[in-house]
Amino acid sequence: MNVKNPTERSDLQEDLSEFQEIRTMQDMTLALFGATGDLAKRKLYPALYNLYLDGRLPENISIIGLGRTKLSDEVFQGKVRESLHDYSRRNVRASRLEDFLEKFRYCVFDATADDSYQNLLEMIESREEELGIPQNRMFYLSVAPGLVDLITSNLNSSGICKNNGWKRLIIEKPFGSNLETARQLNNNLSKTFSEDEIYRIDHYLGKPMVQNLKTLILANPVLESLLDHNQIANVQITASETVGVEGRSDYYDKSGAIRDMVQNHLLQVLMMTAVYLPEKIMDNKTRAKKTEILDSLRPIRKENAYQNIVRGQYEAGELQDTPVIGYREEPGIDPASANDTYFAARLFIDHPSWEGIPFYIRTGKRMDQKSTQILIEFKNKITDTEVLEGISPNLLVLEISPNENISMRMNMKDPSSNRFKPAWINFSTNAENHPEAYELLLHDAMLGNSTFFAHWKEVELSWKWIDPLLEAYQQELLPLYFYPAGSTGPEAADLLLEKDQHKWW
Ligand SMILES: NC(=O)C1=CN([C@@H]2O[C@H](COP(=O)(O)OP(=O)(O)OC[C@H]3O[C@@H](n4cnc5c(N)ncnc54)[C@H](OP(=O)(O)O)[C@@H]3O)[C@@H](O)[C@H]2O)C=CC1
Ligand SMILES: O=C1O[C@H](COP(=O)(O)O)[C@@H](O)[C@H](O)[C@H]1O
Repeated sequence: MNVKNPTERSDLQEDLSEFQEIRTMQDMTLALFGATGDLAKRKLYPALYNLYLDGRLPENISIIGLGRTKLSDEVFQGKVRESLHDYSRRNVRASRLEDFLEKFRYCVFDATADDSYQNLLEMIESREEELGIPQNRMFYLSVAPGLVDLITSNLNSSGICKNNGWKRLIIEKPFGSNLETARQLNNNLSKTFSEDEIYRIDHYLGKPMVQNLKTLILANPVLESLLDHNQIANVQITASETVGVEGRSDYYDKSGAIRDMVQNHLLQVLMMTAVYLPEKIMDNKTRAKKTEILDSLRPIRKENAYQNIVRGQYEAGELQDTPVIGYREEPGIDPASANDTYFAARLFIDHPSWEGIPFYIRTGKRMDQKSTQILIEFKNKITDTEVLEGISPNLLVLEISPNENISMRMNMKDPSSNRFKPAWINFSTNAENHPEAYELLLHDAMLGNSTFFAHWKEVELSWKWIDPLLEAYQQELLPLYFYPAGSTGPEAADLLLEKDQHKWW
């Protein structure tokens, strides 16, 4: 395991082809369901605009916004313009704006009304003819999950999906609320779209550091040599947030951290980490490798969940010297809610690459800081701490957001005290003007590259792993620990690691 086989690097290089595959951008229609919604406004229009500025949109693209709200094309274009002013990472350039907005049209659309689909078909066809674009059709469902089945089955029966070009479906989270509902949803979608036509968005897979893990290792052989299974003590994946429920109480109080962050984002980051960080890279493609990792994730039975899982909820506290209310006081939240806003777990991957190495994952709202990172703690083999006073384990930290950083913690001798002290080496890039996750993902979907989208197998396996925990919740087999807003989470989460003689860093 720790002896490098010289063919491994070339395997990795060869494997990179899936990232570099030359695909040509084709002219298309993008039908955006939920065009008057929050996600479209905050993320999707700015992403399309930045792709446009970078020359990464198709030469000819017809973008049709859909929603029940009655808007003219001009008013809709005005809303898109407003969203760019409010949310684009780059300044809006007056000289390019009109050309960009001209790509947009609006179609009043009620998902429950049959004639809406006929109107949409007419608009798609008339724009295809006007712009001379082939019948390549991409459908982005930025709507409540309850509308997804209805819209996709109507796309089929109305003839919109009986086109001569390709068709693709982009679908937002949540993908089901447990294994059974996820399977039902997938069965229904598969009546209209094949697996390779479905792009399940997980925006953590669009974060540049997550996307670049593989190339990072390839570009830095030193990292590859560090990441030796025999040297790693544990891996910690953290996604902590300072925000609370932010006006999404209806959704969040039913979903909790486990469905909102763990089933999708944290397990995706865990798969990406486990796939790319060990020295032994398996010889199939990213999504197949990820499935292999998830399939090897040791199940946690509901009866034993309390030994490996900590769930928490924030109480009133202070964030950056400002008092904040507790979860149960948030508008729209049940004052007796037992929902989790924090989740931590101790996991094992029963795969030769990770045997015996614990993975600790955690996520929480109203924590002391916003930080998403992967941390690798190396084994400390030094026993003579008298001579090497003050030493502590080496750490490698890959910060995903808000900054993109790689840092290493080493031990340096302080001549004045003659003790060792930790010293950090930081390599950072200025993440300020980097493409956002939605830009990268939209671009990939337009190119037909699904590497950074969740495959059905991944979604299914993740729910399979989560389901017993949901049962443990329902049967009250897992206590709910409280933590003050602005803290690092419940104390119980520290104890989770203490039993392995580890700690959160
Ligand atoms: N907002 C966010 O930050 C995130 C959102 N998501 C997911 O994205 C999706 C959209 O979320 P978000 O934008 O916040 O939701 P919003 O509630 O803000 O928007 C919902 C959209 O759906 C449209 N809509 C509602 N009912 C109908 C109907 N019967 N027929 C046609 N259109 C309808 C609304 O338009 P109108 O009222 O005009 O009909 C609106 O454009 C959800 O699946 C959510 O889980 C995922 C991650 C983050
Ligand atoms: O999907 C979601 O992610 C955000 C956190 O995303 P980040 O990119 O800011 O780390 C989270 O706040 C939200 O509850 C969840 O639905």
